[in-house]
Amino acid sequence: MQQTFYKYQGTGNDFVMIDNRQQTFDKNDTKRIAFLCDRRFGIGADGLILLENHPDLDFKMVYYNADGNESTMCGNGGRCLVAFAKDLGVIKEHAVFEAIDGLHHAEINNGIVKLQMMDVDTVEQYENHMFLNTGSPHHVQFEEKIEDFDIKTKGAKIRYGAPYNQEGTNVNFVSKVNNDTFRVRTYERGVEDETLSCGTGVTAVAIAMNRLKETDETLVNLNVEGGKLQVSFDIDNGVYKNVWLIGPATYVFKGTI
Ligand SMILES: N[C@@H](CCC[C@H](N)C(=O)O)C(=O)O
Repeated sequence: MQQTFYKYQGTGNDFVMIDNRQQTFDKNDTKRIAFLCDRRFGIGADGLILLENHPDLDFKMVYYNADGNESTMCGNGGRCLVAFAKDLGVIKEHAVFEAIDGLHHAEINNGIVKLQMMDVDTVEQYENHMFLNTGSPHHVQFEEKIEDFDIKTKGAKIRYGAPYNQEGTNVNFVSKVNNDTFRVRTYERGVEDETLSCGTGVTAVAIAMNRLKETDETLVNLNVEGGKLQVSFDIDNGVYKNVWLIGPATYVFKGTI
């Protein structure tokens, strides 16, 4: 069967989008999802996202990694899905939708999407890294310099190693630019490589850097390989609330396959 698809990207984290409001997409066909995301044999993307109807909210998000498996929350994917929903006429400037980690509010203006992320009440601090869940699991490691880093090799070692093992984690390497700006490079689980940006990843980095007192700002700039993102939050008794991921989300092309 011919499949209509749309391609979107958010700071270079790219996604195949499918309008599944009629429930025609076979969600169990892991191999086909991986094929659609394949950069040589398919369309090419870091993940595939279904936009589905929701009984009470604007829509529902279903996210798959490039390996074809359904996974946890994707921040950049969520922002791109908001842009897709607007282009389809499902929403105007505001959206409330359900994803695997719960309900998300979002706003879109001039191609910039603000997506509310889940509250974060636990930030695990270790000798040379931090671990937190911002909808997806993130290992955050501070480094002096990351420009010459072999992210794929170093990231895979951490992702598959103890204590993460088979379930794995995403791995973010961070260096400081100034008091409110950090450079981030991310190895993504399920893509099993460096991606140009990771939304839940930069959210984790902004919170971790605040907790480490590397920044005292509550609006943090994150420079990623594919562009610039911002994360803002409030801190209430050690809990990070009202967390927003902010940045561009762009339509690339559409087709059938
Ligand atoms: N690119 C995403 C994260 C997607 C999920 C991740 N690969 C996982 O399986 O944990 C983002 O923008 O947050």
